[in-house]
Amino acid sequence: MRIVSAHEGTIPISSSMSNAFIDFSQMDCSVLALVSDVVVDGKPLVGYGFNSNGRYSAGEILRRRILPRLMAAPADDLLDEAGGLSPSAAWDVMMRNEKPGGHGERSVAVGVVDMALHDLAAKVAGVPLHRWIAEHYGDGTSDESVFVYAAGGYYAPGKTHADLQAEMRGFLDAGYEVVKMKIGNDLVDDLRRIEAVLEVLGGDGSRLAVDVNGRFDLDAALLYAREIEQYGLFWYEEVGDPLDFHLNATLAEHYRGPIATGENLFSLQDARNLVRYAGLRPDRDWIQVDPALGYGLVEYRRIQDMLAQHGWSSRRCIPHGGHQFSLHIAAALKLGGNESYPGEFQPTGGFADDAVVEGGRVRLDDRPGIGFEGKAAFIEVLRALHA
Ligand SMILES: O=C([O-])CC(=O)C(=O)O
Ligand SMILES: [Mg+2]
Repeated sequence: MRIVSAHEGTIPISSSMSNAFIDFSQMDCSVLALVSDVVVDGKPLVGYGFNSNGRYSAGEILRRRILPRLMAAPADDLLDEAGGLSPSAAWDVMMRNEKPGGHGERSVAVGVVDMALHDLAAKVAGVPLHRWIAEHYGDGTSDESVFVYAAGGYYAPGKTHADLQAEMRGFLDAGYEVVKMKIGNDLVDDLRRIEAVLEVLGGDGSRLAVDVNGRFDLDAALLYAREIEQYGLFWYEEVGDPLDFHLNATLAEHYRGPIATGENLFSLQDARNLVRYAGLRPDRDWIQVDPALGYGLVEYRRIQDMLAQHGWSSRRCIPHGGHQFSLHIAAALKLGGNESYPGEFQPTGGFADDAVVEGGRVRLDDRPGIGFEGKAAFIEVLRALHA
C-alpha cells in the first residue's frame, strides 16, 4: 500500500473560556488527511489526525519538514515486513535530520501524522484502532470500556458559581462520576468554587480533580495544598511549571493526596526526567502525557516501556486531551483511563456522537480506525480536506 496524498489544514477550536494560565480566544488545531491507494467500496481509505488541544496548530513544521519527508520516502520505507503500514517506520522517516532535545512543537506535528497513520493502518486492517494496537503492540486484548472523567469547570466571563454547579450536574447526568475544574486564579474564590462543586458531588472530594495549568510558584503550590488537603480530592493537577521537577518533588513531600501532571511533556526524555526527578509516587500519582501532542503513539509506547522499567503501572496513566485516539490507546494498552471534554473544544473534542458514558466508563465501538466517522461535525471538516 502507498500514501497517495497528504492534506493538511488549520481549524479554530476557540472559545471564551480560560484556565489559570491562558485564554482560548485564539486556539486552533492542525488537521490532516492521508489518502491511500487502498480502495474499499469504490473509495480510497483515508487516515485522519489532529493535534489534540492546548497547543496551537503546527502547520509550518508539517508543511516544511514532516510531510515532505513522509511523501518523498519510497513506499517500502513505510511498511513492516508483512507489507502493512508501519507507523514506527514512518516515525523514523519523519524524524530524519532532526536533532535530539528541544522538542517544542515539532512533537505536535509528528503527533498529528502519527495519529493519521494509525487511523489508516487500522482501517486497512478493517478493525477498530484499539484492536489493531492490542494485536501489534499489546497482549492481543483490550479493555471493553475505559474510565473517563469529565473535564470542564473553566473560568469564563460572567460565569457564576451556580453556572459551575449546573455544568457539573450536567456531567453527572451524562454518566460521569469524576469531574474536573480549573483553579489557580484566586484562593478565596477558588475555595468557594470548590465547595460549590462539592455540594453537587454530595461532599465527596474523591470525585473532584482540580487543575492549576502550571500557574503556581512553590509558595502558592504549598499554600493551596494546605487549604485543599482536607477535601481528599481525586487529584491536584499541573501545579507548577511542567518542567519544574523540583517544585513537584517538594510538593509531593508535603501534599499527601494524589498529584497529576505531564500533559505538557512531549517526549520520552522529558517523561523520564519527570519520573526520575519530580518525586512522583507510583502508588497514588497520575501521568497525563498526551500521545497526540508528544510525537504520537510510537513515542508513547517508548514512554510506557520506560515507565514499566521504573516500576510504574500503565494504570497510573490517564492521558490529557479527551480525544478518541487516546481512548483506543487506553483500552489497548490498559491505561487507567482517559480525559473527556463533554462540552469543550468542538468540533475536535469528545468521542463518537453515539458514545454512552455509564458508571463513569465509556465502551469502545466497532468502527474501523479511530472512528471519527462517528462524529458528524468533525468528519465533515476532515473530509473537506481532501474533497
Ligand atoms: O485547559 C487546558 O489547557 C486543558 C487542560 O489542562 C486539561 O485538559 O487538563
Ligand atoms: Mg490540565
